Amino acid sequence: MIELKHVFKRYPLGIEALSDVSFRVARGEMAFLTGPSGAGKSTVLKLICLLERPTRGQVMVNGHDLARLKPYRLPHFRREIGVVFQDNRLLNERTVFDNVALPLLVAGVTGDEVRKRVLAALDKVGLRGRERGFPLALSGGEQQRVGIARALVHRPALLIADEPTGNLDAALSDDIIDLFQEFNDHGVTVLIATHDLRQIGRLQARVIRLGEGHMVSAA
Ligand SMILES: Nc1ncnc2c1ncn2[C@@H]1O[C@H](COP(=O)(O)OP(=O)(O)OP(=O)(O)O)[C@@H](O)[C@H]1O
Repeated sequence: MIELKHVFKRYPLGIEALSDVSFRVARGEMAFLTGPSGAGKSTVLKLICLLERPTRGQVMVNGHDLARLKPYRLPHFRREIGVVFQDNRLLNERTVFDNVALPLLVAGVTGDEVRKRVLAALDKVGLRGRERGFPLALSGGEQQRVGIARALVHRPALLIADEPTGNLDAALSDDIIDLFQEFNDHGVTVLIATHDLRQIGRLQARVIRLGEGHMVSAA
């Protein structure tokens, strides 16, 4: 669950990126966050995964009021969220297996459990059998799917994605968004920031619109 209440964000030396933004994404829901370039979409996602903090207002994620989250709870909180980036941020000198295993190793998971979970995650994104390959030997869509497997390998309740189809053609974009839909069908809460009106039109998911840092609608 995500809830923003009257959130303002002003970057140091910057403009007001968010101004009185409020919306809610219920547990188990899938929603798109959209708006023109500079509207504040990435800023909202950064607030949700605590890469930034609001200047004012309240951000609640998975039942935590982020302003009150104790520093020692932070690693645990981050493990409850899977994050997918537009540029997927894979380590090109590591195998697909190692890339997907990384969050588990950071979380202290070891041995057979790592192997089991990595292969299960690759299976879910249709890349079982590719674990020994390297990211640069994969297509853009496949690389993005490795990024999604890495985001899901620790079984987060919430998946957030920033322009996950930004670099992909229409068919690959459909595959990626369908994959998010599938995870949502299995109970994962999903929030996708995107410009891609085609994807927004294809699915029944709710649309939260921002314009220059303001709420336009959250119907
Ligand atoms: N670290 C930062 N420091 C200063 N200003 C920032 C920073 N990050 C974002 N901004 C500004 O905040 C505003 C919102 O940016 P943000 O990246 O959230 O928009 P966006 O809707 O995700 O845009 P895009 O679709 O182009 O990625 C912009 O005016 C941007 O220049």
